[in-house]
Amino acid sequence: MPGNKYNGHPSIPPNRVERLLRDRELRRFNRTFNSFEELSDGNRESELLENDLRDDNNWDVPPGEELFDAEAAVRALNDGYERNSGMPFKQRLLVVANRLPVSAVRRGEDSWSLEISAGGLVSALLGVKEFEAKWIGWAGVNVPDEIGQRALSKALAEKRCIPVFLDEEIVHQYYNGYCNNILWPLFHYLGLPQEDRLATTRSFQSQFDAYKKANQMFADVVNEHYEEGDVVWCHDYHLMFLPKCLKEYNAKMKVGWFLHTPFPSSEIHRTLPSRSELLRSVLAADLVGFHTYDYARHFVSACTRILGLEGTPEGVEDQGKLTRVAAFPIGIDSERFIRALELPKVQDHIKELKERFSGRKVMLGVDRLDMIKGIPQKILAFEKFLEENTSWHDKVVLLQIAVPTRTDVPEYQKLTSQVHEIVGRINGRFGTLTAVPIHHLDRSLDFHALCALYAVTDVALVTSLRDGMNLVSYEFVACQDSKKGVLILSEFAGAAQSLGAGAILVNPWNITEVASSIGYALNMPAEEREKRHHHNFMHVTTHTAQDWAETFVSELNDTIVEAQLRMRQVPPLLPVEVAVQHYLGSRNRLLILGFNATLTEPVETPGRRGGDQIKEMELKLHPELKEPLKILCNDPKTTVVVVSGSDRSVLDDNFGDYNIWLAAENGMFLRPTKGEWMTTMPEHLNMDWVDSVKHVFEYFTERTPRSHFELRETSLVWNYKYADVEFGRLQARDLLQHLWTGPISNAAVDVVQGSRSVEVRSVGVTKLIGSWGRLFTAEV
Ligand SMILES: O=P(O)(O)OC[C@H]1O[C@H](O[C@H]2O[C@H](CO)[C@@H](O)[C@H](O)[C@H]2O)[C@H](O)[C@@H](O)[C@@H]1O
Ligand SMILES: O=c1ccn([C@@H]2O[C@H](COP(=O)(O)OP(=O)(O)O)[C@@H](O)[C@H]2O)c(=O)[nH]1
Repeated sequence: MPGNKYNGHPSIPPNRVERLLRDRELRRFNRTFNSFEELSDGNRESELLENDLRDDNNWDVPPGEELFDAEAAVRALNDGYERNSGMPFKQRLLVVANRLPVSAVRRGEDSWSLEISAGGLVSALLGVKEFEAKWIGWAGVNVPDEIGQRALSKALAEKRCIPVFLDEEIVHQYYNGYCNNILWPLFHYLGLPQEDRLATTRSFQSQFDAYKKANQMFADVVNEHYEEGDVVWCHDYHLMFLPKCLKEYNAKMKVGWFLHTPFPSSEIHRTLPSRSELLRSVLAADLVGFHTYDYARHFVSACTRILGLEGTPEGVEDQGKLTRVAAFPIGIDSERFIRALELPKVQDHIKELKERFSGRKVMLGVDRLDMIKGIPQKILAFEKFLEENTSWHDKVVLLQIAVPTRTDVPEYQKLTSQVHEIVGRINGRFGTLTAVPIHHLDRSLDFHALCALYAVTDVALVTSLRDGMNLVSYEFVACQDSKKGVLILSEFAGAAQSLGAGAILVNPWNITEVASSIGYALNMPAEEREKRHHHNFMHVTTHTAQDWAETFVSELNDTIVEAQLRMRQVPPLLPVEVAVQHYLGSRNRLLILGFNATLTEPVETPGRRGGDQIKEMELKLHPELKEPLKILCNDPKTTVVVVSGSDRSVLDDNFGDYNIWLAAENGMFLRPTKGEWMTTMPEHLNMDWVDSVKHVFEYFTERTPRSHFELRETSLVWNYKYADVEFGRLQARDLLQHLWTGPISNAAVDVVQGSRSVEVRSVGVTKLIGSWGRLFTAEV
């Protein structure tokens, strides 16, 4: 049937933006189709419409460009939009997160009740409706017995949830320990635990082992439920090991990973003992997503600086395999909040709250009781505001909802007492017999109560010290269309990137600034409030959780397509058996071998800071290759040539004793077996430029730690492969500018920019191997 790409000639738009645009169109159509279907089952019109749409979107493949495994690529692109009949359907999505959207409470041996879990991740994913999603995760409870496990699995299945059963010890080591005591503070710039450092260091390895074990347990459940074509979307810092486990089991699985917290600067990530293992495991995913561009940039930078891999605008490349890295800012289901405000139940709440706080402005904080949320800082800033503005004492109230979280972790227990202590002190100081300035609640609220609270608030106060996104700020904006209150927002929350224009941005560490922002917000004229609110409201209602999930999954599907397209460009691996057969069957053989990185000893992680630069710079023939190379060179039917950019002395040192042809400086010099060096260098090669280029190279070498330059007979090479990659690139750009505008502006030279080097050589000194061809042929 028309439009069914499985049957016809596959056609894929060649570039990503075109493909994603098409994808977007299809998605829109899919939505329209679904709403049609809801109205009238099996509507013929929609089928026709679908065909029209697809016909309009026919990208032609240029002649001769038949795609490598194009069918598979098209299948990947169309996954999620076609049934075999060509009808759109919902793509199966396996969402894997530490926490299920519901927490289980045991009521009897085989009976369970389920309660919705709090937290941004749950809120965001509940807003996702376009996919046939199943959620795999931990139910937040220990279920040691089989009867209980079976009953809970059944109860959860009705909510399309699949449990991973973790025992108490694993939860303690993996969740309380490695996730919440190590990774969480580290990713939020609070560093590795400071107190009792030795004890932490000792338990670190066992916690990391438990972390890996728990991730494997998640993987086992995914593998059990996975069906071909499913998208597996792994979430958060709890599951950094999961992409690797999944890909090892099935390399074809479409795996995405998204981090809900910040990803810190590579300098912070470097302190983590398991830094490399974690990065490599995440890189096994096809697509890696973050809330903001900054977090994505930090991740790529950690991969380049710590692992020595290549960072590109697309992501991270490791030996031809690209892991795409991009920013996908999350949103909320804004309609759900807006609709809730109309409910009589919520209206009643609103009325009650208005009466309760009449005559006072309401300030609101809603946070999990977590050190990253900056609750003490917020309360201290409020205290300072009261101190400095006595006229506001009985005219403003701060409602702080502090949802208990991770209560088994000692740091969180300490925070609870600290906050209680400060609140008590301030209420004692500024309270009266009938009113206190701070209402602090150590519990969560249900959705409707929360909406009412958002709606009556005059100023919302978000003072996170770091926060992946912070959905509370979005939810507040969504509920404020009649009141148009003010949002004071920490510049360290991801949300500051999207709501920064309408909010008052503050540095939560600067108590004075936060206190004066409170005053500014409370006194803000209506016109300014409206303008600011409008800006944020537009953003919150147009960047929803649904869009976030669809964009991520669509990019993940596309990443697979792109990988298929890229495969066309990679030359196929040498079929070793065929090569050996031909080799054995031939009488005259010419073998041309590279030297550096072909015959040299491998160095662990080249380019990495702290890598073994000395060893790598030495350029020594790999000891294990010496014997086989000798045998090859002594075979009368075989001529072996080593071609290198290095100069003659390096090749002499390594191959002096072999019956071998050597080509130094990329063929400028040639030495036949046991013969003397010859050259094709023109007699009057103009080398006047060398000194001035050398000066420039010296200048940049001095200013670029771990860079060096080599002076060869016909060229000069500045090499920064051991330097900081990003700095090296910047320096190279600057260096080229200096060269072009100065010493080489009129010289007869070629400048060759390598991936981590700059070479200047006389014109005509290029790969000279061709000119030696006849000599080799004569030998053979
Ligand atoms: O499951 P818990 O240990 O109780 O913690 C709750 C969740 O906290 C974190 O939420 C983050 O995700 C939000 C949505 O992307 C984001 O807005 C917020 O800034 C983050 O802190 C955590 O990342 C989740 O995994 C937890 O479930
Ligand atoms: O009593 C409460 C307070 C908050 N939340 C929800 O918890 C989430 C908090 O998400 P946020 O991104 O602000 O921070 P996180 O807690 O995930 O770090 C929001 O969706 C709130 O609606 C909740 O369900 N009950």
